[in-house]
Amino acid sequence: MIEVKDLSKDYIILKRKPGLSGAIRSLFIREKEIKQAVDHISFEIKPGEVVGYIGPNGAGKSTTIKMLCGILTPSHGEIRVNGVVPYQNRKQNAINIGAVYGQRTQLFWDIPVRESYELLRHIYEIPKNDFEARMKHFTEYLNLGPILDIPVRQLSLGQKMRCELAASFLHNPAVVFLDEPTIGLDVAVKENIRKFIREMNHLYGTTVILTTHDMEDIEQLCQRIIIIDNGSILYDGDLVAVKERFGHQRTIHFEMPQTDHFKLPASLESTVDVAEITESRVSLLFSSRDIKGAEVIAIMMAEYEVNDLTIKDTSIETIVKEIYERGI
Ligand SMILES: Nc1ncnc2c1ncn2[C@@H]1O[C@H](COP(=O)(O)OP(=O)(O)OP(=O)(O)O)[C@@H](O)[C@H]1O
Repeated sequence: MIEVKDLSKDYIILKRKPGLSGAIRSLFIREKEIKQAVDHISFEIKPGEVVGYIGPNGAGKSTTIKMLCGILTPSHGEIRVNGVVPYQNRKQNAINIGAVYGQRTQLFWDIPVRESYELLRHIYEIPKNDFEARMKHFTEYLNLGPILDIPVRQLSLGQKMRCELAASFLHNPAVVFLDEPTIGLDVAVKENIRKFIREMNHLYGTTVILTTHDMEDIEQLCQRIIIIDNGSILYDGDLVAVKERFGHQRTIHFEMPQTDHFKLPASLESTVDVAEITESRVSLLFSSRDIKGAEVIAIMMAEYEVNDLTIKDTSIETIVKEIYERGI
């Protein structure tokens, strides 16, 4: 379904020295810097796969997705999406794919959502019967009924995301790219969205490429993940192996009045690592297989004054760092 071979993308950044003299100078002498956002990556995705494309900020995720969508032309390498070279045949590629990009909307801002869908029906030439059947299904699944007659500009973030998702699947594309589809949403809406994506994949066999920083999205939706860092692929494989390795890792952030003389309590030394110390916070990293979170908290509170604490699952950034340093 998707074939990516030795793909790279370089951005050319024009540099300018600060101040008025810098601005004048840059009119005559253009200093350039090349940023290699994607660096010779290769992967294949089979029809019906749901793949998490993950990595820290600036890793090269959006740049890859934009090349797969035909928005950007690669500097090097080959891409085929459903048999089509995206940047050479944008129109056909647009018919084959659906996409939800975090901030951008494919719906029309000032008209009721229902009318946006009607316009999309004409743009994609969706047969009326198919359109109506899918609209009925999506309305039920995403609970769109109460919001179909409201203009997009008046919708909440969660309502808007549900409408965007329906729009991206409306023409029954072979592949859907979803960029942070659950960011900033409450737990119930997140669940609703994940359920919908699973259902679409199951019913229509839609291939889904998902970029997200939310580990829960990945766990619930993806069998496979591709981790990208600094433009290169760090890991491509089964989610199970990554879960085995990192699923038990926890981070606890302790907010403390002062951290100057912090030293890890002796009883935690064999099981806990200090992930970070700032002026007012100490972050401890451990595996729940080795020690219970409650025990870590009790030991810390017995030795230090703690104002507040939060417990977190391991972030994508930590996973990338660990794989980078120690391998999987
Ligand atoms: N139009 C551009 N011109 C120059 N550099 C760019 C451009 N777009 C992205 N970059 C740079 O390319 C690198 C990869 O960016 P990209 O947006 O693909 O990362 P990302 O993994 O999607 O990050 P995020 O999770 O923050 O969205 C970054 O260093 C970024 O600063």
